[in-house]
Amino acid sequence: MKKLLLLTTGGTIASVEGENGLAPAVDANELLSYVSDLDNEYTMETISLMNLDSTNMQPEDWVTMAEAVRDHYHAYDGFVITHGTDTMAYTAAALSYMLQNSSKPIVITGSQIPITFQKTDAKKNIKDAIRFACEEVGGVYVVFDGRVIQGTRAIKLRTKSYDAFESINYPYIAFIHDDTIEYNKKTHGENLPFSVDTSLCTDVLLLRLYPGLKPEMLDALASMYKGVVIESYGSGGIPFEERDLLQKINELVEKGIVVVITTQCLEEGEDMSIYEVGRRIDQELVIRSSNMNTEAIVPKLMWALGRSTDPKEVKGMMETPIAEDITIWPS
Ligand SMILES: NC(=O)C[C@H](N)C(=O)O
Repeated sequence: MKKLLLLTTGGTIASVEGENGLAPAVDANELLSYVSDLDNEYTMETISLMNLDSTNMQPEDWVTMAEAVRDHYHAYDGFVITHGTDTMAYTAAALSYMLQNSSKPIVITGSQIPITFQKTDAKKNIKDAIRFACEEVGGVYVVFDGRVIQGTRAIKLRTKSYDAFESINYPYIAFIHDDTIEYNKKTHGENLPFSVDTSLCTDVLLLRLYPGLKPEMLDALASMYKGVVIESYGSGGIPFEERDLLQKINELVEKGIVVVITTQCLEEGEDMSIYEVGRRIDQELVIRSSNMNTEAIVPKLMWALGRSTDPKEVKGMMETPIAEDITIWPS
């Protein structure tokens, strides 16, 4: 019989209607009591880690989650983490970097409607997450609306619908119908030892380009940030005429700030080799994001900067695939 650990962190799934709107209040044991009709092919213990709307979550909370899994890793066969949907994709990616080569499933789920409501997606999502946590697969996954998504590949695309998450730039791992798991993609198990590194440097800025952005605003960044992620356009380019951002980016790099270039397009990733606006960027100096999703790039950069302050080493870590975050499409 599988032995699972449920870690709860808040989110809509644990929310109740209060004077100021929905806010998390349900603890782990109460949450579990709503799905007590499950057949007991497993035993489950619980820890209420925190009770936050995931909008309020901070990188330090990712560390708390990663440490909870680390501290109980050997005592359980699988882990279920309930979480708000708003920042779930960031957490799933962050845990994928901090907890590498897990031979056990670490499954994150949540819901669009609280478990305390009559009509809710919460019960199905918890049941599916528990079902997947009983599988013989290692790694971090998001389970939502019957879909299993690699932890570095989930993106919240919808604010209200049950199918809030999609797997972007990567196939779905599996689909769950009732109690049956239909695999769609083989999970990659290389049998490497489980490794935990929770040091993060949170001095990271995410900047979305838009026509009219003032280049001088980049001057203010150097004293505050060690890493900047630029969500540029299309295949990845930086404006060099009129409001010249390229010059400012080169200045940032000269000051030792690491700069990652990605794209606002959700699918197919950057390819800076196509256009002049891309080729003018010195690709030896900036970090290429390939087809990583922004929700993965930000925590990966915090994790990489937590391990090294040498821009070359950080570039090497960022451009190395981890937990399926970079792939040649279709794979
Ligand atoms: N559906 C949800 O869980 C949204 C909620 N605001 C949260 O992220 O905590």
